[in-house]
Amino acid sequence: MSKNTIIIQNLNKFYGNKQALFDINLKIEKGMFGLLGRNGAGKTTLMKTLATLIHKKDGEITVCGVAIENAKEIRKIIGYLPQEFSIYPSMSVREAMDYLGVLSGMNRKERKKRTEILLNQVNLTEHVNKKVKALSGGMKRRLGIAQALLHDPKVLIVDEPTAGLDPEERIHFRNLLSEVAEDRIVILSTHIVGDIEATCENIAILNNGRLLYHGTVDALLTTATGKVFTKIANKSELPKLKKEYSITSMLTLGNQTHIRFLSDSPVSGAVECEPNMEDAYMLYLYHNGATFESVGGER
Ligand SMILES: Nc1ncnc2c1ncn2[C@@H]1O[C@H](COP(=O)(O)OP(=O)(O)OP(=O)(O)O)[C@@H](O)[C@H]1O
Repeated sequence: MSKNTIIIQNLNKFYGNKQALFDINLKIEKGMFGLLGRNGAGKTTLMKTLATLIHKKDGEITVCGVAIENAKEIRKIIGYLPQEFSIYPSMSVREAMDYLGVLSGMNRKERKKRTEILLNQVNLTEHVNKKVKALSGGMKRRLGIAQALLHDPKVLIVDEPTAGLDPEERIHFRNLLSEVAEDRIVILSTHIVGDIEATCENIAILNNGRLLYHGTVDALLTTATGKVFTKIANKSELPKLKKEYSITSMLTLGNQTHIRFLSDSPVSGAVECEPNMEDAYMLYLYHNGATFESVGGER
């Protein structure tokens, strides 16, 4: 089992005196795994620790049966696409892939074959001769995936890949990740709830370095059942409603505002509705001590 699993036990990480991760325990299996949390929650720290780019203070991590201390072996197993991805802007797509293959110690035949397969998979075949700097944001991210998969890793880690992409490119990109996850572990870190909802069955939520939730998206949605309501409010009612409830969306039409909000108990004049992932995420944060004003969650 552990051959296809990442196991994290009692992981703590400090930057100087600042503790960034507190006693994290996680088990991650094949498929898409979503890591969700606000800015500063500790997502990048966790991913960089898995990619052996930074070192933990204590705890145990094994990636597909290999202890994290064995960085050389771990790097063969893991492909990593960092938040700020940029490579060789003046090279063409083909040259950049080939060069990275050289750095990974691949022979010429292997490099050619893998580059062809991967550029086809990420839909960049017709752009092989384009300079990296001339690619759109979405194409650059797709090239990022291709380079991270060059050595055919069992695990792909992707840190906030869809920030700044237009909706069409975002959807293409997350579909690509789902395809890649058919035969490996893909960890997707983001604070964009919609990307997780569309692609992941299992997730973890981090907040201030602590693991708040680890389980399925469905189970998280269940925790919000009976706690999400909609109401059409007059302008005069709004200040009171905003004060009393956590509002997750607002749409103003003329004098009336359609609001969606969270409440632990039924509210007179409001209609209960089915929770979405954003509601459930906000409710979970809220019940675990986070505070937020009115409309929350980034899209
Ligand atoms: N090199 C560093 N030195 C000191 N503190 C750091 C360093 N890197 C991160 N931190 C702190 O550790 C905490 C976790 O940061 P991290 O970047 O892991 O969060 P994140 O969830 O990835 O956030 P974001 O969504 O903004 O990228 C934050 O409080 C951050 O300020």
